Amino acid sequence: MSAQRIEISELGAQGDGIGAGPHGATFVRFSAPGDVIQAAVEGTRGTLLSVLEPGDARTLPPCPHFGPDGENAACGGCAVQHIGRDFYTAWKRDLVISALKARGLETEVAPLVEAHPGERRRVVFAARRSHNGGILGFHRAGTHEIVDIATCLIATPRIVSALALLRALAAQAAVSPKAFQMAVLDSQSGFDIAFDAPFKLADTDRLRLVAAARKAASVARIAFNGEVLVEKQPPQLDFGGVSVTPPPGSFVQASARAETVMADLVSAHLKKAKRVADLYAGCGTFAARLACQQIVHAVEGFAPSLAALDRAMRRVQGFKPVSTEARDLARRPMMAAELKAYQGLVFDPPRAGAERQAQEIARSTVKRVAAVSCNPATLARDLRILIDGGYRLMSVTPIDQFLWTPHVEAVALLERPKS
Ligand SMILES: C[S@@+](CC[C@H](N)C(=O)[O-])C[C@H]1O[C@@H](n2cnc3c(N)ncnc32)[C@H](O)[C@@H]1O
Repeated sequence: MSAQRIEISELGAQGDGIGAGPHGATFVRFSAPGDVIQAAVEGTRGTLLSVLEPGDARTLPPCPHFGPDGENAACGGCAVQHIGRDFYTAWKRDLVISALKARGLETEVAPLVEAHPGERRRVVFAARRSHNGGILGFHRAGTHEIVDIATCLIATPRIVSALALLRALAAQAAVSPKAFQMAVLDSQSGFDIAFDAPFKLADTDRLRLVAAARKAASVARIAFNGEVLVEKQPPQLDFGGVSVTPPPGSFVQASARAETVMADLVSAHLKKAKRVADLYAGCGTFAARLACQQIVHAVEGFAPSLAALDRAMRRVQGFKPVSTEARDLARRPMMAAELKAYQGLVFDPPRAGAERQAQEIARSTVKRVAAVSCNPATLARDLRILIDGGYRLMSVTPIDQFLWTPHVEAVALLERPKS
């Protein structure tokens, strides 16, 4: 390892600054474009030693846990708090533009819908036992070490003010030295906490955790490895007037505001369709809202999420029917012939995208399609398939749901021109 002076020229896709080092392009975490830095270099990776001259893109990170000098060492929850707002928003939007370009899609991309501190309602913490209780926080970047946090600027204020309680609950569950995950959803009726651990709870540990949860007024439900231990009241999320109780630990959009932006774009685009298919529907983020005006068929691989949607739709009045179908769309995509029944379609797959499903949509007669994605690379691949199948790309909107991370969502709207 050798100490090198490096001029940082750009910000990479994972949020590392990139500059020319002795072995070519060198990636240095916590460096910013325009910085001149001193870094300990090993191969193509550098560790920031000092910033000799700060670049224009650099700003003061607002969180005390961020960066190589952060309290309790560098928290890995955020990657780019040291990048100023203008540069940051341009970089995030550019992640989408570059992915589209790589597939030959030179389309106009809307300005980034920005995220704000305090918006993340679902946070997955890392936790483990410590000599005096529990440690709760995020992994230090690139390590298994968990940084114990006293605050968090991305989480909702309710989650932040409950950090001591959450740490105490984590300590009750930490019956093995092994690290585990604790997903916390700040639902409208209280915290929905799902432990995902590589160990089991003995009966006595379970009773202790249940007793601690019962005492905590802000806790709605606790589940351990999928088993519900306590449900004082059902956790609830509002999807456009439909109150849904998601299954423990299931997928929900991490920020309510980002979810509303995405759902509004989808609903406006599909509003003229009489029947809509919602593929990769989860608990019905889009389906429930669309059912205000349209007949919806929601298809999803995780059956408990669909059961949650079914239960929620049975409780409301004045909505159009929502049918549900549990189906593995990667193995058994909805075929073009099946899609004949629908004039509108939204698909929102996991990071791997929906290649086979996109091939079927490309052969279908569906008039309007909304593609929602958390991975610009697979979105671009799937859009290419749809465009080659005759669809016209009308707009792409990047949405920042994960502030200060390299993750970006996008909603692409397509139309099949009249032939
Ligand atoms: C990005 S989430 C979107 C969920 C929902 N649209 C929302 O906004 O909350 C992707 C969803 O796809 C589901 N999923 C993952 N793989 C699948 C597959 N092979 N077939 C069907 N659904 C799948 C997951 O369970 C998850 O609910």
